[in-house]
Amino acid sequence: MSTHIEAKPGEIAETVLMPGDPLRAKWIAETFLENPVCYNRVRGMLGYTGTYKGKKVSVQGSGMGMPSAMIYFHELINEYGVKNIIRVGSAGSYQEDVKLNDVVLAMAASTTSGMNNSRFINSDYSPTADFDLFIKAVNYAQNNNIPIKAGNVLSSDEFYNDDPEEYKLWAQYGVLCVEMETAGLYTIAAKYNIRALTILTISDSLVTEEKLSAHARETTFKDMVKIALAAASMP
Ligand SMILES: O=P(O)(O)O[C@H]1O[C@H](CO)[C@@H](O)[C@H]1O
Ligand SMILES: O=c1cc[nH]c(=O)[nH]1
Repeated sequence: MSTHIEAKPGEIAETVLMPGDPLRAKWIAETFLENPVCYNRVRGMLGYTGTYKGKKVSVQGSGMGMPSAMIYFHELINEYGVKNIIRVGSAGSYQEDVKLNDVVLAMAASTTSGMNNSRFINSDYSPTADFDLFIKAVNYAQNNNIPIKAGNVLSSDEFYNDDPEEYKLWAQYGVLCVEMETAGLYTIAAKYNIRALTILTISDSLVTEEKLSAHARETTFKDMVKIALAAASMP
């Protein structure tokens, strides 16, 4: 048992899918895993372990934003021996051709967070995806005709921004979409030498101002989950 997770040793798999939303974790476990068992209810941040095609896999909510998610990443890695984390999140599109429900693989994560400023003084660290997980995800998507986009994403500290035009600068430099955890995930994964990948589904568009319902964010991102489970279970 760690401070924020009540699982016993051995109850969490080496590979964990991580949505921010704990109810998306419940939906993923109950929809895609065989024999899912809930191992965490502390703070309502649900976590489950089951099997997928015979392989033990866990799904754990991380909460919203880096301060919350980093707690779960840290405890999973350091107290439960987790080796692969695949974030399965929602995101807001910054580009006209990145549309609602599109799947985006985060090759790298820019950030507005000061998280790394105290680690890399006067320098900028570039948090990047694990190449092996990334290739597995791309191969599965291509072999199963699931359209994907891949590139730089922004991990922001704010969901609501004072300036609705601010995204245009990031967009001009090719950033595909915004979410709130990946820069932290890729950084801590590098620090502890584990593998990490973020797969996102577009739930909002900063360009068109369209958005999906809360219910859709919880229970409809099937392509993203299939890609994540394929990457998780490939040898
Ligand atoms: O859908 P999740 O995984 O929570 O991800 C995105 O959604 C939340 C904001 O609504 C933030 O956590 C952001 O990163
Ligand atoms: O616009 C969005 C949508 C999801 N997550 C974000 O951080 N921003």
